[in-house]
Amino acid sequence: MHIYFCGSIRGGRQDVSIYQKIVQKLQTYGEVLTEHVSHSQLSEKGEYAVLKGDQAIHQRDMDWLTLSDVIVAEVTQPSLGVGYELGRAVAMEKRILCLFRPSSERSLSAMIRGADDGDLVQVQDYTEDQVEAILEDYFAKLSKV
Ligand SMILES: O=c1[nH]c(=O)n([C@H]2C[C@H](O)[C@@H](COP(=O)(O)O)O2)cc1CO
Repeated sequence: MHIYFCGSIRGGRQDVSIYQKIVQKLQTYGEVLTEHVSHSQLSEKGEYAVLKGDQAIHQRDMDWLTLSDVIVAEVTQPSLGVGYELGRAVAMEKRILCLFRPSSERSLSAMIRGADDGDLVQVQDYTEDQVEAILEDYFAKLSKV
């Protein structure tokens, strides 16, 4: 299974340790195409220096999104890029799980929470200690569809 993980990069790297925990768990279910999002060495500057600029990042990520079977997004730290990826993924009718931590005291955008249709797009509130169990439950159900 190809899994596309979305998390904030230029939107701020405060939650990188949680991204790591999620990606490690996702790797037990398949190949995480965007593993780099969870790398602690990746700064708010993004991969600009590594790749041939933003156009190359966008093209590669759109190719990966097209290839992916499921998208898991940590949406607590607001990120334009994550919002864009989710909009494109919805348009592609992909299966999407968004994870949000209410303990952040942020209010999740209506354009994300309101996209939950109880089927293809699911938005789940969670606390950090619940994240592995939530993913286990999600992927167990996924294997039955
Ligand atoms: O260097 C990058 N590499 C990359 O893969 N992305 C993608 C993956 C992330 O899920 C998302 C983060 O967007 P943003 O940088 O706007 O927070 O965009 C984003 C950047 C920088 O914007």
